[in-house]
Amino acid sequence: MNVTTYKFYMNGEWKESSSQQAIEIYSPYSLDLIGRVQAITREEIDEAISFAQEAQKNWKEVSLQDRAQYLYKWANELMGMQDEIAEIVMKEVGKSLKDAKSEVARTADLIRYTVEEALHMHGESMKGDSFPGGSKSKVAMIERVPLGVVLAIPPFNYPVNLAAAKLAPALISGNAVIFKPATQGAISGIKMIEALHKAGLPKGLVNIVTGRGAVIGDYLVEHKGINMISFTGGTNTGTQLAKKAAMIPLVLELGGKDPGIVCEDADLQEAAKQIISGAFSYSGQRCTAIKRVLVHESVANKLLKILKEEVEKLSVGSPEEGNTVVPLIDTGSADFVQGLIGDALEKGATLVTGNKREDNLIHPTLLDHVTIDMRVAWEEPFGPVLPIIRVSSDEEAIRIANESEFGLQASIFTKDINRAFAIANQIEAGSVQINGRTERGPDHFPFIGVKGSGMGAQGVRKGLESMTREKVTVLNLTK
Ligand SMILES: NC(=O)c1ccc[n+]([C@@H]2O[C@H](COP(=O)([O-])OP(=O)(O)OC[C@H]3O[C@@H](n4cnc5c(N)ncnc54)[C@H](O)[C@@H]3O)[C@@H](O)[C@H]2O)c1
Repeated sequence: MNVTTYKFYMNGEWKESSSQQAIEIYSPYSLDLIGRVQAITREEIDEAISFAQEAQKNWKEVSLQDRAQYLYKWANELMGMQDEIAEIVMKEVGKSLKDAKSEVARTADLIRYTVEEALHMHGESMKGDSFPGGSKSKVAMIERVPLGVVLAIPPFNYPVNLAAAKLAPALISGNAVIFKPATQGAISGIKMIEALHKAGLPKGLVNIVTGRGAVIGDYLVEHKGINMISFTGGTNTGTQLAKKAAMIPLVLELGGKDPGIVCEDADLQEAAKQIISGAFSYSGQRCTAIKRVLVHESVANKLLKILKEEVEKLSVGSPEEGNTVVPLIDTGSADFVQGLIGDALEKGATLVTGNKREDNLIHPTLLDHVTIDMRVAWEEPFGPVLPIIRVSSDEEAIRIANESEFGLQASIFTKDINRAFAIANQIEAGSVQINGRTERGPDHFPFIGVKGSGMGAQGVRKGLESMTREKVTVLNLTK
């Protein structure tokens, strides 16, 4: 089979690295070599950042309407390449073709919405006399200005959408971008930049730097030419990054251990449906997957029965056949999930269904009677295993929910809206879903991780705000 070695993109051109080295990318499910990407050098990173700095000087002067046109073209080009990109996403990160296609469409929608939001954002003005001793003759004009060069680091699981969620707000608000895709996801990222190249974006504004995060990551993060970092990925990587970054704004969207809290008055059928799709779609490789269920013991058996039936209906196998539960991204991840299951079973959890493995494919696994001494009660599996923890009160559910190092989202299932709010008010998480699964979308809602789940916010408007700063110009009138 002919395997392509993809070039990296710098100053509007596709280039081979002077390192003469490439990183091999293997499909997580067929285990075939599907392509190679350049392992670029530190000198090339320096060059890419200088090109970005140079290009940004002109770009920030371009009118918002003109910037918008490039981004609209990008969204159109992406849709023109939808099938081609989706095919790569499927092969590279093992997502079903249907989900990969909808990721591309969702990305085009996100780019357009981001542009429209930016077009309708306005600054403000203030008069001095509202502060004691101030005067009407002082008028402050407050506008948002770009930060400079944004370093965009997305994770593997939504290689197109989570990259564009950084690139689009950065570009429309006048920044340049250094885009470091996840290694597994780099070809998808390159394809996405091909669409941007076709849209005619001025050269130098977006440069894609490929290489192992562990090798070039620190160099990028500590680079003096970077003015802001938008990172989505694991809590360990994000925490290390935050320690290394210089005094620049950071947005970190990290891991989660989202609980699904099921009260005894919940519609169990509906709750089970939401929990199953929340926990197992794309094999649980979603930051907002439901990663533990905290169920009132009086309805636990009933819920378990429905969950078991639903889990056993899930389709399992290759993403090429459109299955829901697919092989995990790599062997290390599958070993990790297997380790969490093994630890729970050793400590007395009950296996309801699952715990079968073929290479990177782990069958959907439901564990009952999970207790707080088990690793799976606290650690993020990023795989298809769902622990059920039985609780005796709302207070106990809240306590276990909050004892987690994470605080991304939580779901509460109950028919009593007052009770839902009483629980939601005490949950330490960025968002709480009442009677629905935990999820990132719709993309214009603010998306926030607290505690180990992150810092700062995404979501269309929040993304734009995070990539700009306020600048105040004060007019001192003489009359
Ligand atoms: N909260 C969110 O919005 C969100 C969304 C999706 C995924 N995630 C989280 O992402 C994780 C899974 O993704 P992953 O396995 O790609 O995460 P990861 O932390 O392994 O990698 C994320 C990115 O960081 C890069 N990287 C690695 N080392 C680096 C370093 N030293 N410096 C700079 N960059 C470095 C990687 O190449 C990749 O691009 C899960 O924990 C998941 O919860 C969070």
